[in-house]
Amino acid sequence: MALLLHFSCSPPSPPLSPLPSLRNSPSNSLLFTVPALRPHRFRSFPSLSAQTQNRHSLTATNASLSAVESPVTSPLDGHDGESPPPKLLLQVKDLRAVIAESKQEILKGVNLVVYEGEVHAIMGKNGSGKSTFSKVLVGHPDYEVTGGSIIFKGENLLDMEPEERSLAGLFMSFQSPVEIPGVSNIDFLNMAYNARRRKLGLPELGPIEFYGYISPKLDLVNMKIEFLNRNVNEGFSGGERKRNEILQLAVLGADLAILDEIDSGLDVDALEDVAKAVNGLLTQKNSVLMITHYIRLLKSIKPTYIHIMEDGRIVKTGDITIAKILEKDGYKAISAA
Ligand SMILES: Nc1ncnc2c1ncn2[C@@H]1O[C@H](COP(=O)(O)OP(=O)(O)OP(=O)(O)O)[C@@H](O)[C@H]1O
Repeated sequence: MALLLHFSCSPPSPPLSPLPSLRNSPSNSLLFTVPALRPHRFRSFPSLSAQTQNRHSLTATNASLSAVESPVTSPLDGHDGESPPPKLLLQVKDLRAVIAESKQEILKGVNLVVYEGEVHAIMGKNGSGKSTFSKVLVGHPDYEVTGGSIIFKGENLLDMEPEERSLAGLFMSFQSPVEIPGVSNIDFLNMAYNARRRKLGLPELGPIEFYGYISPKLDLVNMKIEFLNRNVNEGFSGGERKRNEILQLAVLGADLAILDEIDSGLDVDALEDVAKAVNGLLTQKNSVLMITHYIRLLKSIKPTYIHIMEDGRIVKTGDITIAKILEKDGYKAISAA
């Protein structure tokens, strides 16, 4: 479950320190999730080949683009018939969005279906609209939705404020995680976690209890304990910021984690740590939507589907083969395929 904190208008309650405005944040807001407070059921993903063998036929999802093909994902895809079939988590239909200020259209009819337990990767040339899509999902104020629909867990996401989307289970790790000068990581996470607990009518965790809760999660992302006392992302290296994002995800949990270029700026070891942490958080009940330019991440966090975004639309969907073609021959090969 998730929460959007508007620091400029929602000061934390004592004893947490007052929050100054965010640095590097276009909206003075930071989205993150609060845990669903239920035990995670760890799972391993079925092999990609097994999943792809079971795919339903490809169906055009945008009548105006004859080349556009996207699989109609089914809750029975790859299903063993014994456990209950996965539920539909996110359904995006013909989503259109403009930049709020200029009214320039960026998303021109995005279609996407995500079931519980799936990992979706979105790739695409710079400027194709990947980050915009993820920000529109979480209700970023820089964008206005001008058409289409987003259903998340059976509810109309577009009717929800960013905070509500967050509480409904969306987490977003931004491409450039923001700094929060003057606020320690542990206070920040404690506050976010408690906000969720308050919402659920649960007692808040005090600093000592919260420390006990968060400590094991540091191991998951291979972060030193000192990072808890440092101000959020202040002076963090690019890789440390990315690890910190995943720490937030580990602490707060999510039904759908949107990870925007979580691999950028990571060294080989850090990439493995982050991928391992994300894999460790995946269950049959939650899903990941990740944006990446590189196959190396997809080798570690194995996607159920890879989508290619072009000029504000998903124009192709497939398996890891797409990323391999891309790596070898670039986007021209994908467009022609
Ligand atoms: N707030 C904004 N103001 C002005 N232009 C914007 C804004 N948001 C997005 N754009 C423009 O919309 C287009 C899509 O941007 P977006 O960040 O979604 O692309 P992307 O596919 O994520 O690119 P990259 O791979 O480089 O991260 C770009 O041309 C970008 O300049």
